Amino acid sequence: MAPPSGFDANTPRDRARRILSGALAEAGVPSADLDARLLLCAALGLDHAGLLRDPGAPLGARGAQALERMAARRLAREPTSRILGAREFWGARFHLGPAALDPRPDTETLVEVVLDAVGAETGRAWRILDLGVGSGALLCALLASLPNAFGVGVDLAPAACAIADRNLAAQGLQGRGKLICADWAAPLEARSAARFDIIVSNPPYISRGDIARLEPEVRIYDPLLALDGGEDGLDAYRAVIPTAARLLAPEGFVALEIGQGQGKDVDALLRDASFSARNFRLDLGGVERIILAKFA
Ligand SMILES: C[S@@+](CC[C@H](N)C(=O)[O-])C[C@H]1O[C@@H](n2cnc3c(N)ncnc32)[C@H](O)[C@@H]1O
Repeated sequence: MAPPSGFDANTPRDRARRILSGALAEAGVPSADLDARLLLCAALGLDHAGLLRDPGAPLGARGAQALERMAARRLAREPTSRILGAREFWGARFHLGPAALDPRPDTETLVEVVLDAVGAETGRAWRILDLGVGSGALLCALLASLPNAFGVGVDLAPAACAIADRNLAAQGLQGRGKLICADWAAPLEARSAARFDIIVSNPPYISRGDIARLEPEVRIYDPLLALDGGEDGLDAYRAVIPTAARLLAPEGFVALEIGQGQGKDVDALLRDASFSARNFRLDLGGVERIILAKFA
């Protein structure tokens, strides 16, 4: 798609924001106004306060060029987080790349559920396993919240592991996190001593037939490996749940993110794997999003 016309080096910042917001809204981009502001800030190297301070200042030649490039990408429905190369999750900044899912605010509910289950015991040396670590959002958020924990993150995509590694390092967590590039936990299962107190997973859970109907931001820019849950969306749960049952310490717990309407099926898979205690947590939109399971 062609970049929006109507701004150049002399265009005042506020007018450029309105032009861009209008063009994004017309192209069907959700949150057009917010995105226009974020892209303008990035193009000019300003924060929001800086933008507000001098709305009448001209973009300048470099600012106008940078904004034009970013606008063209957003009009092609590339998510703003990917254009900026980073996303905020659980109060920290995560580097993104094509191989890693853009972490979603709903997934923060999983962190909340785990911390509620941990209660006052935040200082314990928890052993954490994150199956399908992606950008490392969950693993980093849990390690940052549990200062004596040690975590292992697994992903089938080597490039996702590299991004998670970079995020662990950027957040000073590398000494407490290890990444394994593997098909779920196969290498850990080979080691009989490996046991975890907390196992988390936000696996791919979109039914294959629904992928073509997803918003372009997701369908085009999130990796297929992070989305595709097979014919009924449940393939990854069928692999992850028995693995988690084998690797969980007796008093431990599992927290899984689920897709809308998958609660009953995932609950049945957990029950079949001997998880006798199972509880749901709703997300910000009131949808059953997380299931916490224990052996008793
Ligand atoms: C929905 S993403 C979740 C990423 C991250 N945990 C988050 O919440 O943002 C699912 C992740 O599972 C990984 N994955 C898919 N199949 C896998 C497999 N067989 N073994 C290990 N990881 C897999 C994908 O590469 C992707 O990073």
